[in-house]
Amino acid sequence: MKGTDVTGLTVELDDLHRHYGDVRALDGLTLHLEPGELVALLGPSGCGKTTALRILAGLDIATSGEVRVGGKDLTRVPANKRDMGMVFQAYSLFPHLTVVDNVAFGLKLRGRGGAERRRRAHEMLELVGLSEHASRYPRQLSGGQQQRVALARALAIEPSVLLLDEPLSALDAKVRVQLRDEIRRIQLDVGTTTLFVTHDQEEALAVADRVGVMSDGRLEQLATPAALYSSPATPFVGAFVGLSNRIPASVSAGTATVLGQPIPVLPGSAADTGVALVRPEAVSVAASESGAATVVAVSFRGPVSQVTVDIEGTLVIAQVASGIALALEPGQRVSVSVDPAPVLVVAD
Ligand SMILES: Nc1ncnc2c1ncn2[C@@H]1O[C@H](COP(=O)(O)OP(=O)(O)OP(=O)(O)O)[C@@H](O)[C@H]1O
Repeated sequence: MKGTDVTGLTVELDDLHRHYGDVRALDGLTLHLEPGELVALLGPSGCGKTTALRILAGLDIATSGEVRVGGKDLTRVPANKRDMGMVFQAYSLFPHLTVVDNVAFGLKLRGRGGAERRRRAHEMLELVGLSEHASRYPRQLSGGQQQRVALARALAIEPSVLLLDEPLSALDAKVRVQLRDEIRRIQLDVGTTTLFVTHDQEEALAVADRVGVMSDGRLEQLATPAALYSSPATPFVGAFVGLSNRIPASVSAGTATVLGQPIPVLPGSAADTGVALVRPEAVSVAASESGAATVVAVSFRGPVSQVTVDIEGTLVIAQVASGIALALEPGQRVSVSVDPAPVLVVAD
């Protein structure tokens, strides 16, 4: 079922600053979302993600900078005139209203008639798979179901933008993954431009068209999950997204020498020596009497396992097929090689 006929609008945050006394919560944040796009804003605690979302929502006002949606300047437009749907971490449903009345609430505020409200609310409940729970109260639902109601309520008003602030944080791991995938399915279905704030990288990479990584109130990189992972633009992104080994490297003419192997470097790399950020899955190990490395530990992780090796004092983690990993033992000599995919080399 198609939830609405909304065609997504562009969202533009331009050079946003937000100062709280000496704290620069936002320090020149520029972020543009394409129509219908889901962008996840990812970053460590305190980097300014929530501040950015609140300013887009109109719940906070930027010290300077501009907010535009569909090309229209909303910088000074109050929150209740911005037409945005929001879902927060805490289930913010009205406890004394049934599920269907919760979903219809925003439509009532907008003066829609009873029949239209009911039709639309039931449509939204169908979209999130909760039709059969329409007459329950929030306390009679699980946490995951309550967040689905919150999502249905946010979408019922056909918002121009959907804002999700850590909507899955309060849920247990399994429900998180289910609801994450469901949010994405529904977002693709309704086509609403969406900003999804999270501190969970796996969540951001799994759900978004593009991920914006923030640090200290600024955007470090905005890229597709695959590009972010394979081509981090800054040392911060390289270290923050995914697990990376730090292997000493020397750089010359765009090529790094890592464990004796030539590997192309990504733009933004250090010019001479530093450490290469190498993904565990780019490292291979093979049993070899004459190998330069020693196995330190083997850790079973399902179909692929982790092997930690010591190469002349540097500990390196390799992610390898469990069939290979489980044949290795601590103390065993191994040879190590690195996949020649480009790496970022950062200052040590
Ligand atoms: N109302 C406020 N008054 C003073 N400082 C604030 C206020 N709101 C946010 N800050 C500060 O601004 C910075 C950014 O906060 P923000 O909540 O946007 O970060 P965040 O990335 O969402 O973090 P988290 O993941 O922990 O929620 C932090 O240093 C925070 O302490």
